[in-house]
Amino acid sequence: MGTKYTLGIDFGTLSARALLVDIVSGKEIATALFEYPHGVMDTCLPDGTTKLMPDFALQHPQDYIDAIKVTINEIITKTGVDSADIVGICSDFTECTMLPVDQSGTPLCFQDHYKNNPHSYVKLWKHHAAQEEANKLNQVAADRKEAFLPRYGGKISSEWMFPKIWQILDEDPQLYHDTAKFMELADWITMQFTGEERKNSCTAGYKAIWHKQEGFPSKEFFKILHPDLENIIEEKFNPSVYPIGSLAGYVTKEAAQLTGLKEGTVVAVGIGDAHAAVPAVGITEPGKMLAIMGTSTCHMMLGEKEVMVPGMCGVVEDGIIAGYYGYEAGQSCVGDHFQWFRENCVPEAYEREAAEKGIGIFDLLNEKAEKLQPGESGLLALDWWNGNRSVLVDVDLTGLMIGMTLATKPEEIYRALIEATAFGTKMIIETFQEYGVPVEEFYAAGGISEKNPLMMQIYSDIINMEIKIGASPQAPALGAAIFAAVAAGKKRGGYDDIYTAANVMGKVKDFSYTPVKENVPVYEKLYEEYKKLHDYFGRGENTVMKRLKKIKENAYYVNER
Ligand SMILES: Nc1ncnc2c1ncn2[C@@H]1O[C@H](COP(=O)(O)OP(=O)(O)O)[C@@H](O)[C@H]1O
Ligand SMILES: O=C(CO)[C@@H](O)[C@@H](O)COP(=O)(O)O
Repeated sequence: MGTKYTLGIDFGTLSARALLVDIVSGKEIATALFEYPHGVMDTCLPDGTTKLMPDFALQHPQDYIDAIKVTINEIITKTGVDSADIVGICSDFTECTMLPVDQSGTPLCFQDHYKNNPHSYVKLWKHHAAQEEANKLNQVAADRKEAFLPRYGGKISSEWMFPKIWQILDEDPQLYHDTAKFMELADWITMQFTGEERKNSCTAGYKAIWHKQEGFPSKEFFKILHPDLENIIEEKFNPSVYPIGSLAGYVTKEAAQLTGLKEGTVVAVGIGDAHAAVPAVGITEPGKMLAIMGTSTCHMMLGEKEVMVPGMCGVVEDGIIAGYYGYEAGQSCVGDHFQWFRENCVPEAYEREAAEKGIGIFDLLNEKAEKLQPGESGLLALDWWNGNRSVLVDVDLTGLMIGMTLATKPEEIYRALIEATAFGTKMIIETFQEYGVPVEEFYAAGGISEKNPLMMQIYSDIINMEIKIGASPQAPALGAAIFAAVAAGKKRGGYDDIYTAANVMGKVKDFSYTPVKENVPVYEKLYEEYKKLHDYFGRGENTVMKRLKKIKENAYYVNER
């Protein structure tokens, strides 16, 4: 058998990346990137006139189709690899990123009738406009003492499937009734290759309240939420769920024409982007936490028991690696903080300086921020520019920067934002430890772990642990390629189990970040202050952030009139 390859395609928040991997050596042969032309739609629809309500975050599904067309053709053309030697493919996607489709699986937003209706588009994971529905759902679940609630840290997030579906029903019942299925994009994109829907156990478990033994929540539960939701699972959600790493189907003739892949190529069921990264750093056992650091950060752990950790995003049996309980926690805004800072707080003089030095703006900010000692700026921030995912699970919380003076410099604010996200991670680690899921080692992957060494050093100092870095700049795509190799199986040149596949194809860099001893005690002091602010603003003592949001909403309606 000659060299065989698998292809992983990672659908992130702003772009999709395809990665071709040699199955036997684990070597990454080529990547191709496609930035979504419509990006994240959070102010208006592509018609330029339909305005979006606050907290909407939509995407255009055509961007994903264009992404598979462009990236896969590019990889095949530039490597010259025979498509017959690509023995499996797998896509990972941001989650819960969902879409209403018709009977044939076509997005409703492709219909003329619906193209100016925001609810017909993809609701991106960071669409936060279903909080009202999430609150009501949580109240009903708590009143009924639903067994699923503790498995999601005590709260179902507004980012997830059922609050988003319910928002559609609340705000546009006709569109809800015209929808044949609500699909997670990890499954929809997989269906573009195979022609058939195969719901994956990862996003079903983490984002759609599915449990391996108990299935989805009961009809009674859904009926209390809304009478029209009673039969949602059978009618609009397809109850069959398939384990990750299993076969979803084969590349159809149409998909082969679109992408350049060979008809009949094995397609693995889809998977969530963050979860896919775990085998990519070689993790297949408990005790090792992986932070996937990009636009947001997701924290992944494996465990032998089902333990209820407050504020975690979820625990799902076989949700990441078969045979273990997969734990997830997260921070909804990490890279997005820095993007916001870059767009709104960098003076022109800094832009000029970066251009003169021929370096990027983040590199310049790092150069300046690196010279500061921990605590020197007198600043402390709460990292909630996009709400708090763990451990408070509250998207209505907002950001805070305390300690500013007339002497405060941009790089100090930038460094305080980095530190705040690291304190948020420390809070997550401590909560897992406290509730019996030991975190013995820490790994990082994702764009930021690759691009920002200062940030990784600050994280190491703050969490006071060594940080190992995933060797691939494309960890989710590599993870997807690993699952593709498992779906292809040994007889096609792949692997029969995820442990062997991850052992060969997953890897970390040969250097790691270790804590700078002198920085640790200063950061411990700052963390104590962070915890006080975190609890004061986040646990109900002072709800000013929510009151401000309400005032803002009212101002929006006055403006609209
Ligand atoms: N050097 C950097 N330092 C900090 N943040 C960065 C840097 N470069 C990019 N970012 C931020 O990281 C995010 C992109 O992360 P990445 O992992 O590449 O993509 P995605 O989250 O879409 O998977 C963006 O929010 C971007 O602003
Ligand atoms: O919500 C999850 C995972 O649960 C992610 O898909 C979401 O945070 C988006 O990840 P990125 O930051 O775009 O990599």
